[in-house]
Amino acid sequence: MALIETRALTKRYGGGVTALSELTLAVEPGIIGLVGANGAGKSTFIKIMLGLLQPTAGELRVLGLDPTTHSEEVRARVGYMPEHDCLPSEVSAAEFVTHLARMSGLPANAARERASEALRHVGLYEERYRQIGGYSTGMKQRVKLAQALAHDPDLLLLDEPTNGLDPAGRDAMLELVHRIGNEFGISIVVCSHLLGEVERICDSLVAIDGGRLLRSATVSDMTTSRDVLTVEVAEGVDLLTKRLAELGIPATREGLSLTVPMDTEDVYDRILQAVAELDLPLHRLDQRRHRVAELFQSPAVTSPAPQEVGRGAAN
Ligand SMILES: Nc1ncnc2c1ncn2[C@@H]1O[C@H](COP(=O)(O)OP(=O)(O)OP(=O)(O)O)[C@@H](O)[C@H]1O
Repeated sequence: MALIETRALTKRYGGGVTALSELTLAVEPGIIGLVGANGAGKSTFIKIMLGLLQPTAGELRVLGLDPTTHSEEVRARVGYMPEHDCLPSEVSAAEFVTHLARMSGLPANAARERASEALRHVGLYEERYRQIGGYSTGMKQRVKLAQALAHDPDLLLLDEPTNGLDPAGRDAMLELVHRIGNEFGISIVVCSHLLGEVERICDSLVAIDGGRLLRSATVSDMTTSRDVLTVEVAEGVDLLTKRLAELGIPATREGLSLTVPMDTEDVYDRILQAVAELDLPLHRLDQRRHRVAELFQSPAVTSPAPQEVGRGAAN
């Protein structure tokens, strides 16, 4: 059974805004990145999945349930971390998370225990009796994550969990999300407008743009067998491009570099041979994974320079 399944899901707000347009997808369990620029429709999609908003048209199933008719059942099994701050400043994290756990139906003792557990998992156990108003932005984000975890959900929906955090805080939050997904064995949908940020912790990615589906696939499907070679010569790049074309090897030029898809095993050796035959000064011959952002080919989805997977320079 798919974790999330939609068919022609559409949401139009008053004023003629179409936030989601005929979205059709099926996502398997795991950690899923829901990526798209601001205004792409991510929050709308999450609220529809929770049954907080009704779609204008189309169908969806979350954990096999229809949130438009079974919203309470869905919310009993789904944890939600909203994008914006919604935390009371004058209560402690322990009180707040316990309160929400009770509201989700747990008896008082169980709610207290679950709240402590959840706060321990997000690294706030020691600080749990401090008032939330005195917390840093990173700690507040963790309280939001803890409350989403407290009722032991099967699926977490996290709306921009790295919002407002500095680079170290963003890394720490993503690591935490990854660890929770693995340790708890639960599925997580992580929304972000930064594709490069979430791709490293996700099993699959759903990219939306202007409410439309750009692409939905597993990260490994997007990257494996799509490696590329970067060839850089100090001079003679035109000569090399021409020679590679004669050999039937397609190359895309970017300044002094050429990018060549690794379609066959021997491409690497054939390029080395061509460079040697032309007696060109080779600066670099690297193999790297296609950046996922390149596969989307959309300016709407931004990518903060993901790391390259290098095979190392050949000279
Ligand atoms: N209640 C509303 N009434 C009218 N338009 C809305 C409403 N909520 C969202 N929109 C519009 O719907 C579109 C999608 O918004 P949504 O918040 O779902 O996008 P998003 O991808 O989550 O962006 P962000 O990360 O900025 O929140 C936007 O054009 C937004 O202005």
